[in-house]
Amino acid sequence: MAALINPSILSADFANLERDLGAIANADYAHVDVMDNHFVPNLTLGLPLVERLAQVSPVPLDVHLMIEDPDRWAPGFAEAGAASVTFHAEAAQAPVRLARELRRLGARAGLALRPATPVEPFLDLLAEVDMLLVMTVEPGFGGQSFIDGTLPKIRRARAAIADAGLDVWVQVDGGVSRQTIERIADAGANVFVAGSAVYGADSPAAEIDALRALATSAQHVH
Ligand SMILES: O=C(CO)[C@@H](O)[C@H](O)COP(=O)(O)O
Ligand SMILES: [Fe+2]
Repeated sequence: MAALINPSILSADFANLERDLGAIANADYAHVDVMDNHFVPNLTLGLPLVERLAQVSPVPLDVHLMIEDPDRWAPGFAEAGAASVTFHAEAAQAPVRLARELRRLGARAGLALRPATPVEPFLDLLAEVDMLLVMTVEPGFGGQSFIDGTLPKIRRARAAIADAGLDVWVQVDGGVSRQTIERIADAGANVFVAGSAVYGADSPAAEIDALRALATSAQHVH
């Protein structure tokens, strides 16, 4: 499974988003963090902006919804042109119905877990989604340190996906950097979100290549 690098534009310059999307044209997706100040204590951007970013981005959008009532809002992001729409398991009322609706609209469907949410209650849902997002910081802000205690969950999720014979991507989001990405890849993740590591680098494009190379070689350890 190829290692995908999805820079988070939460660490980009919000006054220059088109320029900063252009700076990551060698990424696999651009990760877009949508926060509503209810599910998390921060407020970022919404549907009209995502719709416009989808039109100008050189790479597809990977939308991470940190919002209450995703059942109501998530399909709109698929309609706005997001290639992937991820909602939180803790917030969804009817996750199977929602995942099916996102796929019907042509998006990849993702299910996200906060660091303290175990994966086991959601294993039966994995057949309904394209990606599991394991948060490795408390959602809400960029630039936090990676929580090492989430690594066993990544490992258990990857094993369960393999046992079930599913083709589900495992995405990790929060504190991904050159210092942490090999451990995360070794645990079984194949999609890596990195905000501050990419946009804080002198060359975001070179940082993407470096992260991808580290993740790919760590995956090949197996
Ligand atoms: O969803 C979130 C934060 O809630 C992330 O996508 C962050 O934007 C990642 O930032 P870094 O930890 O890579 O700086
Ligand atoms: Fe995110």
